[in-house]
Amino acid sequence: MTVSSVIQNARGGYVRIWLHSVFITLLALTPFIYMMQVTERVYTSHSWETLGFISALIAFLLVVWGMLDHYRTNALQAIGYRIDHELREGVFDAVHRGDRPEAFRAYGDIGTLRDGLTGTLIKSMMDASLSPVFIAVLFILHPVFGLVALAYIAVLALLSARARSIWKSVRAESRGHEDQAFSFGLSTATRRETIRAMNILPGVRREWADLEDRASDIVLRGHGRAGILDSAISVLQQAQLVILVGTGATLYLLEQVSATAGMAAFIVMMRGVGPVVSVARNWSVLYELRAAAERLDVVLADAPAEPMTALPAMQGHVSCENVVFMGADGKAVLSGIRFEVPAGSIVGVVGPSGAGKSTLMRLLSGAARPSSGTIKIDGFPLETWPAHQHGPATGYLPQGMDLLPGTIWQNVTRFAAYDPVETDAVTDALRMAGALDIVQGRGRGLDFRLQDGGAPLSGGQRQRIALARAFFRMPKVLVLDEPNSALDAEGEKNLVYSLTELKRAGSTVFFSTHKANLLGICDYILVIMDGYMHSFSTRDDMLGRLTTAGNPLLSHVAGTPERVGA
Ligand SMILES: Nc1ncnc2c1ncn2[C@@H]1O[C@H](COP(=O)(O)OP(=O)(O)OP(=O)(O)O)[C@@H](O)[C@H]1O
Repeated sequence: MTVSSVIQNARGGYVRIWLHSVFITLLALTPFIYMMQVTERVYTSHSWETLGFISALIAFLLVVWGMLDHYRTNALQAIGYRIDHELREGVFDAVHRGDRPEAFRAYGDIGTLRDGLTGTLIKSMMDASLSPVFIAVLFILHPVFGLVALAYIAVLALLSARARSIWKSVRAESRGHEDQAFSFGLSTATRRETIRAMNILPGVRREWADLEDRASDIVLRGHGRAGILDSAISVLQQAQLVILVGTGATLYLLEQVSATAGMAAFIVMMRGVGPVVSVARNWSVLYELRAAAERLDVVLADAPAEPMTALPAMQGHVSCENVVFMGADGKAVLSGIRFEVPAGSIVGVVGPSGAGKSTLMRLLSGAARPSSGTIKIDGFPLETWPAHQHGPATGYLPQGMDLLPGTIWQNVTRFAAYDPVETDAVTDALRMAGALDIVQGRGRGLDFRLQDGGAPLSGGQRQRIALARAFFRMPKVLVLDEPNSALDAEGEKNLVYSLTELKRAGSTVFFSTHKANLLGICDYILVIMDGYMHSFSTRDDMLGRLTTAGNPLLSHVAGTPERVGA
């Protein structure tokens, strides 16, 4: 989907509106025609009947004009909302799949597009499309009228095009700073409590204001240059009447046209040139519109096509083949990841801070994609699993837990549509995560609403709800990034019990940890050091090495592992 394809879909509606615009533009001549008719017929005949007849006719035409204009406004609004509707969900998905700074503005950009494609500019453009007809009439009345109108439009177009090109380069220069300021403002707003507590508002505000200033300085400079041209367009607009009347009077004095033809030319010229002036004056709207459409296209293009065809039911056999992940700076964050585990394995990932454990967890969960190499589940590359199959068959606990604004029910069921049949699965997941008491202690039970990140729950409670979300419906592959980082001793015991229950049910579990007490339940342990796979082996072999005095790995794992199971 692209913005232009969505606009293309609305083409039929625009054509219908344009047809109405033809009549609106013609009917907009009625006041002038009334003026001419009254001057010509009523003033000369002194007839009340003529005045009454002309007035009634014009009143009727004005009502028709009003109805057509009302239809046009409503039809444009309807198109706007249709474009909005068609883009909304695609953009929402693309924002969540991609990783572009443009995504921060995507929702606002849909609004800009909707308003721009249905507002004054579009109406003026439709009206302006009839300008050639009016100019042809002017040529018929007298070629000089036509030439004056053409010259007027040409100067206007030149000024407007120049202003637009200045504006385009200015916005291209300012866009990066605008995006930075926007995302900084968004990010600080979500961390306002910490900012208040640490009393760092002045410093944070200064940084935000600096970013804003950098963008607005560039825009202001642009306004300075483009503003002169804008003023010139205003002067030209003001001079419109003078030019029209002056041309008519000159030709009349030269006995080239009659007074009536002069008046008619004046009216036709007003209708022919007026909408063009309006388009020229609204060029900045056009620019904003195009910029928004370009940003949205970048976001939409970023969303890779999703596989749809279902694979055989997931078993949980996982392999990594030479997996490498390059950072944004082009340096390898993780490399040489190579292992294979059968379904129903528990794999512990250890290593010092910053070694790359979370990165591996992100790759295994599908949150990030390897720069090279392949991760496979049951022999199928991760990216070939359709989302509708991969989602329910896997569970992921990110390091930040990332609970979403919504009820506990919604968070645990991963925002599935409400179905009372799920109640058992929800309570099972909560029980396994040791989170049932959190729900039982809240007035609204499963309908208790969490705020962004999981507030007002405590850190440990958030981790348990996030674990319940990962455990929901006993996934085949579970990826848990430091699942015991916020758990108390009781919570850790419960976690050990639940992971062995999952293993018994055939789930493959990966977890990263800094604590040794979870390592006892592992089948395999993977050690990451400094972004590469230091070692991968069975639990007993690895624990033997870990507990060897003087092993540098020991200093990164707290506590003593207790072997569980065979
Ligand atoms: N997209 C990225 N671009 C650049 N560097 C990155 C990227 N992702 C992670 N890194 C860097 O890679 C290193 C490993 O990060 P990671 O979060 O995987 O470590 P970790 O082992 O989980 O650490 P901890 O135990 O402290 O959570 C860090 O130095 C991090 O800054």
